[in-house]
Amino acid sequence: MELRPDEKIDIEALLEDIESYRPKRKGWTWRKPVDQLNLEDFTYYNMSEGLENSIPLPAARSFKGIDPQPEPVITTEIASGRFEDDIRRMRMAAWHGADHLMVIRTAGQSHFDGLIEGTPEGVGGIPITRKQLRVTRRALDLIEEEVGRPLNFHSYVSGVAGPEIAVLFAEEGVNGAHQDPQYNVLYRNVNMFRSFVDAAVAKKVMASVDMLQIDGAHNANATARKAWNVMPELFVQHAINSQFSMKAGMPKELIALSTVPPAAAPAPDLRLNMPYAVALRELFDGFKFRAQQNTKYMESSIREATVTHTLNLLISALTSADIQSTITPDEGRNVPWHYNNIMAVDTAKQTFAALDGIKKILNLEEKEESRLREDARELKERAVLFMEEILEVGGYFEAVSQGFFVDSGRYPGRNDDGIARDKDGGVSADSIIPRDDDYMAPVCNHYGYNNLPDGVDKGCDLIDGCSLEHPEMIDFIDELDPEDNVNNRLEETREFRKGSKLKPEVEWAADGWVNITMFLPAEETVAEVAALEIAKKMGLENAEVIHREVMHPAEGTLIEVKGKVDFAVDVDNLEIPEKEELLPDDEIEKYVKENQLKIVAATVGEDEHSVGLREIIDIKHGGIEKYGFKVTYLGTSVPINKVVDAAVETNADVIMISTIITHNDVHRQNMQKLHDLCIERGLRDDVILIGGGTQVTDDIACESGMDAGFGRGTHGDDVASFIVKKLKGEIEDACENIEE
Ligand SMILES: Cc1ncc(COP(=O)(O)O)c(/C=N\CC[C@H](N)C(=O)O)c1O
Repeated sequence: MELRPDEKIDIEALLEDIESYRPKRKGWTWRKPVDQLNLEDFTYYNMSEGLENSIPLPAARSFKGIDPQPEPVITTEIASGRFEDDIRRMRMAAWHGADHLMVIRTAGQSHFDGLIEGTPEGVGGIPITRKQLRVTRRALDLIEEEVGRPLNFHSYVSGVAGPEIAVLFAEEGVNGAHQDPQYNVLYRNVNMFRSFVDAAVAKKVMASVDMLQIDGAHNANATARKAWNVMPELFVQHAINSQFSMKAGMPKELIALSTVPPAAAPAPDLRLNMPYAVALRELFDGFKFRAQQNTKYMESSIREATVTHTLNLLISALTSADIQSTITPDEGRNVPWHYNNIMAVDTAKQTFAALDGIKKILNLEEKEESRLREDARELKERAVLFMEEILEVGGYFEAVSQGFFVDSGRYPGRNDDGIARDKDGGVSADSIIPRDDDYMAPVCNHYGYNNLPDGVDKGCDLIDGCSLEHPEMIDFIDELDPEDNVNNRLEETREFRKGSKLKPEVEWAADGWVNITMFLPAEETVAEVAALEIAKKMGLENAEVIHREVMHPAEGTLIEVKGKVDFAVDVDNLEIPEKEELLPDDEIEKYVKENQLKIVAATVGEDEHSVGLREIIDIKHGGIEKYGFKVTYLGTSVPINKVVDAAVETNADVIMISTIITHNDVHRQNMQKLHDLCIERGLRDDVILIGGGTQVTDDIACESGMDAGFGRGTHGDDVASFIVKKLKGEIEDACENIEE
């Protein structure tokens, strides 16, 4: 099976014969850095190898479409609850530059003391099951071929089924996972002894297939009342999980510390966080760093979340990040919608490109006496004191039971509001059974006591290899629930996925959700109610305000409302315009030179914008001069009659006017005036009239008497190809199909 960029991924095909699918490889892949990358006019210093297929940033249009790929692995987190829709989102994210696809688990899976089978729909995340992992990894095999870069698939091993999930991930080729026993203890109230015993077993299995591990320290930052006070503790949490992981057999280079800023604006984020970020990387030299913005400060403002994300990326660029997680900007208002995943991936790619080589111009090797150095040192000192006190009271478990962790005090200060856990309490308390003397498990990579016969160092040698070497030993269980399974869901959405029906969606195929933004000149509560009424009148169902922002207490409020449409459009009933095929450059050039074509060009009216028209004309931007057109450029704010005079004097074949300002439809008026004046002066039939501008479309230009219009995103070759086709009579009159 191979993906084609012009075809949707076929979920049914991915499901075929899934029981015999085997992962292509196991373990984590890093990007391939490129020392000095030359792309068109620029040199980059912190980039990695490019992609075969990708979608560059919108502004790449001005830079010949370059799409530099930053060195750090870029993560997108997905939580749709339906793996068949997660897959489509992953493909979009991969094209935009994500190479780490992390799926959030269905609510509460941390407390499932066993594996889930089949493909039930999840709540706030996906039920992690063998079938879901297998189909997703199979899809990622195809998507990585399509984009030309390996993709890391990731989820979580934490929770009471940690060891089972670790083995499942190892068998199914999952490439990365969160595993941190402290997470179980502090945030899922799993018994602390069970958590650490399970973690040792899970980590050893993860290490055996080179799975990358992310720890859970960021959760303290998202939980603590005053996260900027828990920075010393974070060092301690990282140290506990990192050392424990190494003791369980994990190599340093696959242990990623999850580092998240403790604050965000309006707090002085970077001044608080830079010392911590610098100190962390000094203390844990040799480990990997997974940077992420703090989800705690995500409100419903997409703008605000994006700026916070950008500032987090600035810290990554100024210090270092091996993996850069991208929190979707809508994390604060709904379970992330797929296009917001893509926005977040673009934010990371954009910011890293903009900051490329920043360390070459900003020397962060701060002077000894700098504030940054002092603060960094103080944080380390507080962390060491914290660690010493843990030892003093009798070790980690005792410290947890005394509520040492996630206390909002600035250590050694304490507010006694930490998360305390009873040693003998929590989920799965008293569930550890010591291994008997004759305990023997015939499996490889098993942590701890295993009474293997002399001379046997690998348990599974006794049975000629276990499921990690012989996947055919795996008992693949397909669907268990006759109702809640992917086949039923695919049936419901078939006409939208494979038929001609089209419906808006935000996370699931044909979910029907749309989002409308409106400004209402009313105070907040009135605006909210009015917005819902407007949505209702527009026929939106389940309308809900998902964002409101006061512009002024009395003058007005910005409201975003999501709502469902209960209809679909049928693509077969739509008039889809043919995509204009451009003539080959040499054909254009030959015709232009043979006919010595002349053009008069100007930005007209009271308009001083010249860049767009210059881009269409100048050779430097790939403009039409490169084809040999003789262009008389009249400049900006040129009156229409002057343009026509020049066309007459030069016996021009084409007049091109640029008209950017659209206030009171002045762009339409300018084009209409040009048309009318050419008729008046008797040259309308001998000259091609072209209107251009950011808001000019072909339709608008035609309605205003032009022969064609070129708006945002068009280039010199579009214009040159049109002119030659028109003169060759290969275009039936472009404007004929515009009803008058
Ligand atoms: C160490 C660890 N294990 C499991 C889970 C989640 O697992 P359940 O929700 O099933 O308990 C988390 C939570 N954070 C991960 C998302 C975050 N946005 C991230 O990128 O880190 C975790 O930190």
